[in-house]
Amino acid sequence: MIKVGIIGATGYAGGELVRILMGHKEAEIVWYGSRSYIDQKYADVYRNMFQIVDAKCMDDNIEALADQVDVIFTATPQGFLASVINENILGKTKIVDLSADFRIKDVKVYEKWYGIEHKSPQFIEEAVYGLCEVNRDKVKGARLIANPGCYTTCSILTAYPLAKEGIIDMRTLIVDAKSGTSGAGRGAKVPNLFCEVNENMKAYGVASHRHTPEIEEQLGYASGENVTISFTPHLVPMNRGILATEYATLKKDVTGEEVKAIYDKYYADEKFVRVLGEGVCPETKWVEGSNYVDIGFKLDPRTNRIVMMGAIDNLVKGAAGQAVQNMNLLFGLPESEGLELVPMFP
Ligand SMILES: NC(=O)C1=CN([C@@H]2O[C@H](COP(=O)(O)OP(=O)(O)OC[C@H]3O[C@@H](n4cnc5c(N)ncnc54)[C@H](OP(=O)(O)O)[C@@H]3O)[C@@H](O)[C@H]2O)C=CC1
Ligand SMILES: CC(=O)N[C@@H](CCC(=O)OP(=O)(O)O)C(=O)O
Repeated sequence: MIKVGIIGATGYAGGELVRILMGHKEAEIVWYGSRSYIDQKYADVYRNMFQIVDAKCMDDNIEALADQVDVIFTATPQGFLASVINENILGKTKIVDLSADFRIKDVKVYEKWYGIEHKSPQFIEEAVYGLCEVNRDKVKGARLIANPGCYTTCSILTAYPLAKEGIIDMRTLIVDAKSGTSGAGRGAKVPNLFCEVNENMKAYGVASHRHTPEIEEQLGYASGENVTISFTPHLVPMNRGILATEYATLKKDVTGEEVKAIYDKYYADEKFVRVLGEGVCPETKWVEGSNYVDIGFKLDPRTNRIVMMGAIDNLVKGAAGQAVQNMNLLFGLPESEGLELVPMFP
């Protein structure tokens, strides 16, 4: 059994990790880390875990945790892991970090977009960006995984094959994305109150959202070019789900069959990526509660553009599901262990 500790188990991403790991045959959670609920029963924080989890919440002492577990998930705010990580901890246990602390290779870019000083830049280089479908081999040998962001997982996987094959002009890429409110976490914030979100839709972080450089960096590796995108996130009145609609000018004349063949070249063998036919639009409902990414596209000859669309569950493929997928790779387990989650509907 893999012994697992979760720091931030009481947040939405941490709670989803607990839910998924309850169905994992090879993993056992031994530490439910919290900041606000220490010594309280975990099932009193999340009553869906009543009679399922008997443990009490622990603190966020990562040094003590590292002595007891094989892997630590940090589902904590930006800056937490960077402020506590050290060589001693990494010598004892693997870490899958759900925050952005080790996702961006250029520390100056991280500090500019996140507005905080990076406390452990010495570990950025070795951290592996845990987008499993792209970096599977690197993940297997890593000590520290930077689990990708939710908007970024969806946005990158949706455009990746076409960026890699040079089909789209990367200077023209626009990513328009919508997220359910769980993406903002469980902490009380006025913009996320029911009356602010219900029956409402709003853009935020326009031309300034912190996921912009993460998407640019990864699609830059794929295309071999410096990529600058327009990225606009929106908050929509749903609990879960991200839909990314992406627009780019085509560099070549291609047919729908050719585009589909390109997607299939990269994803036909990928269990968690479902490529829909041309003109079939993915919906967040069809992936809810699952680790799937659904991808569709439509050519628009009138504008010489392609519209690419991707849908994920932000808490699963966008966070906890992908984190477990990374854990499975780290420990040589079948990649889908614990992740055979059938989307729920309606
Ligand atoms: N929500 C989502 O869809 C996604 C989230 N993520 C990332 O996962 C991480 C957690 O996000 P999310 O679950 O949404 O956030 P939440 O606000 O729901 O949860 C935050 C968690 O971190 C703990 N925590 C808060 N402050 C500290 C601190 N200073 N030191 C230690 N622990 C602390 C909280 O403990 P307590 O509750 O006990 O106070 C809680 O368990 C973030 O980095 C986020 O960006 C990534 C992808 C998607
Ligand atoms: C709706 C909402 O507020 N979403 C969050 C992104 C989700 C998230 O937690 O970001 P990471 O994936 O980088 O960890 C935001 O816009 O900051």
